[in-house]
Amino acid sequence: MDGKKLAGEKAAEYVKNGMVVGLGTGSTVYWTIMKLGELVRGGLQIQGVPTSRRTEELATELGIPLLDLAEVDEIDLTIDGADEADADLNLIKGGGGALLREKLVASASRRLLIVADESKWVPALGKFPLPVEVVPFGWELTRRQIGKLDCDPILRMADEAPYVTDNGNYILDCHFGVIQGAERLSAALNQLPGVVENGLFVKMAERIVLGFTDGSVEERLPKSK
Ligand SMILES: O=C[C@H](O)[C@H](O)[C@H](O)COP(=O)(O)O
Repeated sequence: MDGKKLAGEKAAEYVKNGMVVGLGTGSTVYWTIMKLGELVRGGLQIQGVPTSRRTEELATELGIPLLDLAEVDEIDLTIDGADEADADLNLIKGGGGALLREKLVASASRRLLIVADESKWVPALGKFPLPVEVVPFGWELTRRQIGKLDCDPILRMADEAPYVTDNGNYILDCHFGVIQGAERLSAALNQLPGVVENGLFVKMAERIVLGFTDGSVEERLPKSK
């Protein structure tokens, strides 16, 4: 069975009438958004805050009323995917290039719920290269600076040109190997001029809904909380 669909649809149960809901990006939360579209057509009243143009388009097609992040003080609940999650629910995100808006929306949320299939659950973060969003101006220099933190950043490409995020920036995919101190690494990256944001989400997620190919769904909380 499709673990992404199972987890994505299950998570929609957390959305209640009247909520402002952060809508994540990717192929797992896609199923949450589809479900929410169905519930909205059935009378559920929510307002969504999208984390990407892609999600904005999907939610608009489905008739989910949307708010701009600038219009809200606090989001009740955000549901989003992840590229990797460890037992503390620290995450790598940004495989789909949406990490900056996702982190802004998650930071404005009282609760962050992650949806994923079993393949995203890892003993340690770092097999998936960490996406780092950088400004195009002088990106080669930023790449060299990030390289000094012990990785070889690769410029993400799309159709033989640099991939450009919704915010007009580039993404460097950084292979650090096993990431021990996620908080430290995140701070070190973000203090480099030219780095806009990185895909490490540390101590942000409240819970993960994991879907398994055998058809089961499990919910897990951070181990160290
Ligand atoms: O930029 C993309 C996001 O961080 C996604 O939530 C993440 O890449 C997971 O996506 P998917 O559910 O498609 O594996």
